[in-house]
Amino acid sequence: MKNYISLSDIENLDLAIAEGLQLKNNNTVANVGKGKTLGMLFFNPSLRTRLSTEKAAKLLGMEVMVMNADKDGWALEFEDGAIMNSNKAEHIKEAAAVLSQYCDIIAVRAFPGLEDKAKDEEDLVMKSFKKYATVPVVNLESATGHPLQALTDAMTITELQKTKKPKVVLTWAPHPRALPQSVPNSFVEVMQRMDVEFVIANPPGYDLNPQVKKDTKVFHNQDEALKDADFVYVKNWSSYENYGKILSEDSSWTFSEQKVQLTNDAKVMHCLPVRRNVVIDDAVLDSPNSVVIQQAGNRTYAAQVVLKRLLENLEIE
Ligand SMILES: NCCC[C@H](NC(=O)CCC(=O)O)C(=O)O
Ligand SMILES: NC(=O)OP(=O)(O)O
Repeated sequence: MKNYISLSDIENLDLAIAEGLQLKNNNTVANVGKGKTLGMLFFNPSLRTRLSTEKAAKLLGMEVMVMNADKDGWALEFEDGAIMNSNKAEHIKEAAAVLSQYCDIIAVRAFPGLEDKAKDEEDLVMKSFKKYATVPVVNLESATGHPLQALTDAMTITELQKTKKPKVVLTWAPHPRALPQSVPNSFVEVMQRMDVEFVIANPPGYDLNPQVKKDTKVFHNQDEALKDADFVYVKNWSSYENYGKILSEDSSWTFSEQKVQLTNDAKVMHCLPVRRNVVIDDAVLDSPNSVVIQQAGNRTYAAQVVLKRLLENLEIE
């Protein structure tokens, strides 16, 4: 693997899932990262991604440097040919080239602005790092995807599934802020590659990018979609059609105990952080149906799989 920008960078998903679960269960500490440095740049807040990726890197023997790029770094210019006479002090061309001398792998988190659809879809920050860095780049959640989360989610479903082909529902839930489509996009991508019965539930106006959704069935009636579900992934996202807008805060979509009753005693997933009693009720999050803590625990092993593959590829070169 040369970069981990999107889920499509993993060719054999089953193998990656199996490797992640093996790392978890065997507690194997490889030394493939000895003498290598991971640099992580955060343009947005993080708890899990930051700490689980740091832990994964250290388990592989790597050194880790972390920077809150939005607060501590120079404001970066990403536009080619920009006349930099305003507030941006440094161009990505220099920043990425310089970082590539300090780091063997660069990992970046950069959320979408949710104002300009075309601009967000370009995924300019991630693409620019990939273009100008001379070392592998890892996506820690970008404008369009969160592939480390998706690999984690696939691992979590695999380790918990009781049937060969479980039913998985991705359901929208209300939220007071406009959130990215990155997490649902990557979850849809990974479910489309797994042997599961997968459907999406969201209110009208919240259908995801048709290029991501493809032929996945979408229900505008949540209760109908939840029938017989073995896994329910709850997540808010802002509208794609009416880009970045909040069209509904309908609390009848909040994931409640009554909603669990409609399922096949489903395991309830969320990438976290979760707004209690807005997105998912306390009664669900504090019940045995919730697997959100186990899911977050798996982030370390998903990151380990990805970093290990990038390091092994560096060794071959
Ligand atoms: N990395 C996991 C989720 C990150 C982000 N959530 C948030 O920004 C929630 C913040 C809040 O609840 O105010 C998202 O949905 O993409
Ligand atoms: N799930 C996730 O990416 O969490 P953080 O935003 O805390 O990293």
